[in-house]
Amino acid sequence: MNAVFYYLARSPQFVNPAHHWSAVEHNENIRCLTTLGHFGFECLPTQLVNRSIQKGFSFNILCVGETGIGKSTLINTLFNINLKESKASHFYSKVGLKVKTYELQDRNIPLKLTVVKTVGYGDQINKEASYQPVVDYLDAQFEAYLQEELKIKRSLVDYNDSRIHVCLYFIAPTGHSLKSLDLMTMKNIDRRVNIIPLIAKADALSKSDLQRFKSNIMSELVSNGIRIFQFPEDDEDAAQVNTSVNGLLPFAVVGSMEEVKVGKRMVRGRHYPWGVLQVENENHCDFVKLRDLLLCTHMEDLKDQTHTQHYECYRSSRLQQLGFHDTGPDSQPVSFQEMYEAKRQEFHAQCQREEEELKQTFMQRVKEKELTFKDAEKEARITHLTSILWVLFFGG
Ligand SMILES: Nc1nc2c(ncn2[C@@H]2O[C@H](COP(=O)(O)OP(=O)(O)OP(=O)(O)O)[C@@H](O)[C@H]2O)c(=O)[nH]1
Repeated sequence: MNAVFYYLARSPQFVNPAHHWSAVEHNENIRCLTTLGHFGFECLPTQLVNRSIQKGFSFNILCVGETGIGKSTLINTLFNINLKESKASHFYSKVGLKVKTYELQDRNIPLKLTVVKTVGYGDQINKEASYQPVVDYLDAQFEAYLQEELKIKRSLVDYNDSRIHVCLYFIAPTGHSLKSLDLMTMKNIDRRVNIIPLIAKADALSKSDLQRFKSNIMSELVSNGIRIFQFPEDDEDAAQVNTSVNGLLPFAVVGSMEEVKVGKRMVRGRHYPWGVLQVENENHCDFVKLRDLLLCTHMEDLKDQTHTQHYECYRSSRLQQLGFHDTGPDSQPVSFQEMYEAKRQEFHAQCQREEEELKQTFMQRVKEKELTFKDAEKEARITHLTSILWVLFFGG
């Protein structure tokens, strides 16, 4: 293999890069050379692939949507599994979250899938009480990761990372607009998780209604300043694909585990008196697009964004809450050691202040008690004297 090498040359003359690895760090000019030798760099990605296969993959999905909107059916259809689920009731007194983890395998590639599903969502009168458990759950997973990170002995390599990588938000196929609960929930979670909005049970809408509904939803999201996950468009090839994908949002999905006969083939679909809706037919719904993006092309982007954007945001605000800062009042960087020392002194001073206050209060109360005792003593003496005088003058 003739590899093209970029390296920093110590002198202007030609230097064989194979013998000068250590020179790379110290020199200033960048040279581009065609090498004759084989360095085996092309195997580096293989190392990553092997390690990933050994370690396995994990993916955490949050499904938010009204009771019976099709959350379980869609997850089953996405992963081609039949996870037996009992139907949730419409009469829960509050919103809960059901967490289940499954160990899946596809051609020797293990995937640990965690599915978190809302229960009782959309059945509550109080809207804040509907979305707050979702917000709290997302924060709790970030907090658990932060606590692990802050430990002296961390075990992040085999840490069971439960941070949510994607939220599939199920919108009811009303054909009108988003409900106020949809807006409130998405507004409160969009800085905590990657949201992919879905029009659930999209087979309930005609093609033209669906298009109108999609554009209504997108304009409502924009006008309410709600950020949904944007598929990256940073390299040219991906940009072309992803621009069209971003244009498809919110995805219109249909779920079904039923096998239906179409011609001579068995396909996954929903059988109606007037025909068959094929789940995996891109002319019928966006299910295949969603599955490809989630499982084939963008799983790593979703995980990456969770760590670098959402978790980072949580971490920085939490550390600021705890009183940590990167810069001092003079905008100069502050070292951790200095900050720790300052915090320690501040804490010490506060302890002293509180001790002093306690002492003062104690002294004050002792004085008050002494005065009370003195008054009581004086009164007792007067009473005693009065009774003696009474006996002396009036004789008992
Ligand atoms: N027409 C239509 N029906 C669907 C679709 N997906 C699911 N259903 C049906 O809707 C009903 C509820 O589906 P589930 O997947 O259990 O819904 P869920 O949101 O998980 O329900 P809970 O967990 O009980 O809240 C079932 O009868 C499904 O067959 C769909 O895309 N289109």
